Amino acid sequence: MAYINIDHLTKDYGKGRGIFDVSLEINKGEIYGFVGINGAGKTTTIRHMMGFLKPDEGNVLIKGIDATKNSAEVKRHVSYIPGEINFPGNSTGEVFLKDQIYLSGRGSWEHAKELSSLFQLDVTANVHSMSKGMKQKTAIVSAFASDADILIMDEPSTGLDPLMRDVFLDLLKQEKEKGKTIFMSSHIFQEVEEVCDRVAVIRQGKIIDITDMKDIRYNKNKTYRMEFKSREDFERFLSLGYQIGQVKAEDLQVFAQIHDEDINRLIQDLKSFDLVYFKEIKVSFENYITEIFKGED
Ligand SMILES: Nc1ncnc2c1ncn2[C@@H]1O[C@H](COP(=O)(O)OP(=O)(O)OP(=O)(O)O)[C@@H](O)[C@H]1O
Repeated sequence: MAYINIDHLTKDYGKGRGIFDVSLEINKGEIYGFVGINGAGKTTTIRHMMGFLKPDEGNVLIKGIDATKNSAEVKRHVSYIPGEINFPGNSTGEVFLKDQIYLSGRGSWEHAKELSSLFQLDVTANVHSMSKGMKQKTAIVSAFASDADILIMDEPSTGLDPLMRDVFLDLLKQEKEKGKTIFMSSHIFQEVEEVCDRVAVIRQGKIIDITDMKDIRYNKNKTYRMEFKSREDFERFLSLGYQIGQVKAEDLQVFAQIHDEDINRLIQDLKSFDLVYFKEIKVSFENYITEIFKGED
């Protein structure tokens, strides 16, 4: 059985808003990305995972525990970063972090201090006077310091600058190495591509795609772009029978789709051509998602 099991989850807010028949299985040790545009249903799904919302239909099991019926029990295993951070009380970051460690019964202040210095977070500041980025860092430090088995995070890198985002992504990779299970929503495709093992795409409350990132990272069907010096070479190449994606005849350019098994043949053939350039076109997760959305329109 999966570590986290979202089974036919539905919350209907009317007028087509909400989430509908959402089913996902997240395995232990995975970093699982959850992607969708604004209003797609990410936060609604995540709130059900934390037991904050009661579904109209379906359920969420976290390590076999029903998230709605046993929300308190689920929280013993999960650290959570909400999409909108509102700290209770009027304390410093340090007091807040110590309280969270005490309340969760997990983790240590030593670890929280290490993480704070990693994120260059001033924990002496009052949580209410913190900037958006500082609040986000405090929530991240709190979630990671409490050393839970499972991390559920709603757009956790929001408000972080690019340098801090890299620090955060490195931390995610380290946590995965330790065997943690991570579920995170995001609308930043590059970060999803960098860290996630699998990604689910939600649109208008429905799951429209689940991708194993290995299929994108190690795709054996590659696209190569090349430009020929002469029209004669350009036309001779087109007659060789390769699978051609796109052709820009006026620029003497060809996009050929070549399986890894055929790369030697291609290189042999190209020896008899005069090329301006030859390069591989990388397929990014962003391109992949764009194609999926096009298909849904
Ligand atoms: N309490 C509510 N009452 C009515 N509609 C709601 C409620 N909460 C969410 N919705 C609607 O459900 C849909 C999904 O919202 P949700 O907040 O889950 O999307 P999201 O993917 O997290 O968006 P964002 O990226 O903007 O945070 C939206 O159309 C939203 O307006």
